Amino acid sequence: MALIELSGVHFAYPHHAPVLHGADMALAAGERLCITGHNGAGKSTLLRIVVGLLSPSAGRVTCFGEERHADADFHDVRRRAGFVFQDPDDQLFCPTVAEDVAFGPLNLGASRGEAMEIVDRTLERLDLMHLRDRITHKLSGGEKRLVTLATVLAMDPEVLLLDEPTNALDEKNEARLVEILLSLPQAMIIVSHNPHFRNRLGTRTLRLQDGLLAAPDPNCRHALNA
Ligand SMILES: Nc1ncnc2c1ncn2[C@@H]1O[C@H](COP(=O)(O)OP(=O)(O)OP(=O)(O)O)[C@@H](O)[C@H]1O
Repeated sequence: MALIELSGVHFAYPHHAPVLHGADMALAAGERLCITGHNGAGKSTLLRIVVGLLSPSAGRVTCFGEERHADADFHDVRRRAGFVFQDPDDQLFCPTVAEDVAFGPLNLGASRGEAMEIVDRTLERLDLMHLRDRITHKLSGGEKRLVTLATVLAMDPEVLLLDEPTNALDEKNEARLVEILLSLPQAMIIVSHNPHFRNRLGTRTLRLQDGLLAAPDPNCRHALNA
């Protein structure tokens, strides 16, 4: 059974041309599904539909075995699918890194002590303990990106949705991110323009083009490198 499945999904922003025209996608346990496609193709839109931040005009969204429609249907999806947004500033809003990483576990009912243990364990795992007490908005772009991953992993999600996770990372941190993601058991959907990253990490790639998802044409270098 697929963990996440989109079937015939259509979507248009109000007063704009349609972005998705019947997109199909299924994520199975253990998969690291990469999604590529031109700027503006609709990749971030697709991830937002998976967690119910946007609602398709037609088609089915099935998450963790249940078809989802109303906003309330997505509450548990947002807990079980950890979303790392394209822009870290959309995700980090607490004064310090420790508070940002603790926010999710506290929200899920952890005690202050339990949350702080999770903060230390998660930051240690990502080799980010040196950032623990830093002021979040003063971090560099790459540091923010790694901290957003920590905020999501602290909630121990079943699935990861990563939107351009290598943005702002230098080569060394990109390589570390690959190692970290390869070590995780979660299935993931990874939106990325970075062909090297996709090749290292992905178990499968789909290309979003003209509102549809399809396997990239192996004869088209342009399609694979977008
Ligand atoms: N809130 C919005 N209102 C209107 N149009 C929007 C909105 N958000 C996105 N769009 C448009 O919808 C299309 C798809 O955007 P989306 O961000 O999903 O693309 P993307 O494939 O993730 O792009 P990129 O690779 O540049 O991140 C684009 O043309 C974008 O301008």
